[in-house]
Amino acid sequence: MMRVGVHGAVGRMGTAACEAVAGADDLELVAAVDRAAPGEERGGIAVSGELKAFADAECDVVVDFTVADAARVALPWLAMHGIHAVTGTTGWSDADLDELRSAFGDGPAHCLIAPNFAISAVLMMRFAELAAPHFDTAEIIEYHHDRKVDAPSGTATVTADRIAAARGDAPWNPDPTEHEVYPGARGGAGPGGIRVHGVRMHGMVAHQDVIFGAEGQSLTIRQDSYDRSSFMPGVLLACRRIADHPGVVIGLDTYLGV
Ligand SMILES: NC(=O)C1=CN([C@@H]2O[C@H](COP(=O)(O)OP(=O)(O)OC[C@H]3O[C@@H](n4cnc5c(N)ncnc54)[C@H](OP(=O)(O)O)[C@@H]3O)[C@@H](O)[C@H]2O)C=CC1
Ligand SMILES: O=C(O)C1=N[C@H](C(=O)O)C[C@H](O)C1
Repeated sequence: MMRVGVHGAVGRMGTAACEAVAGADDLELVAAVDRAAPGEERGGIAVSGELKAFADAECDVVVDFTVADAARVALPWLAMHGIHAVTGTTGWSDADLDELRSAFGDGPAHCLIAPNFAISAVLMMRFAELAAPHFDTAEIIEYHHDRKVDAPSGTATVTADRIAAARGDAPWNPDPTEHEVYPGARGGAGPGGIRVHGVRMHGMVAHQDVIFGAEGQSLTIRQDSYDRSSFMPGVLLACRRIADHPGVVIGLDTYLGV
């Protein structure tokens, strides 16, 4: 039995993660932490306001769904206490990732940073990477619920990074835009100038189109998470396998072998 804690336990993802862990036969939810509403209960566990609850409960692994500012403090703390970290929090900078690599190093605690735990999203990113060398135009449109605080999404930034890396030095079709009537109309320019557009819409959960173009043709890869349950199999798999993956791993792909 892995002893699991959840950080951000009162949030949308944290609540779903507590229930998923509590419902798994081979995992035990032993601690729930959130700065919001200590005194609440999730998955049968009283929510604490302090990271110390993870050490007191002798967690093997902590699942983190908070915000980058909180995770920047929590993850090195987990590394220092020899507790594995599985984080789905988004909004990391390259400098943050370097800090995490040095915090976890080759120590006993391992870290997984997964921008998206849905298998459909993991495959969407992989398919985009495969398509990238064959087209000279690529744009990403991500669609999320109206409570999301970071933009573009972590999934979109990782997708753009992977498309740019897969395309290497091959030139992109030039963008002819000289003037935007509404600033930002062409979206944000990501790596290699790949345009990323963010939609925030009441009623949505998490969705993405990756659109590729070449002379006379286009390819759209579409991924939809209609419900937060889409992320839970990936979260549970990460808890079960993290002990086999030392250091800091980015993306669930490695764990899934895709
Ligand atoms: N990788 C994946 O598959 C997915 C990743 N995400 C990411 O997960 C993160 C959380 O998303 P979501 O659940 O929708 O967000 P929520 O705002 O619903 O939940 C975040 C929770 O973390 C709490 N929190 C914030 N700061 C701290 C802190 N310093 N210490 C302890 N708790 C804190 C918040 O409290 P308060 O309300 O007081 O701020 C809140 O309860 C986001 O970064 C999102 O992008 C989301 C879905 C899937
Ligand atoms: O905030 C969300 O909801 C989501 N965040 C992640 C991201 O930024 O990519 C994953 C998923 O898109 C849902």
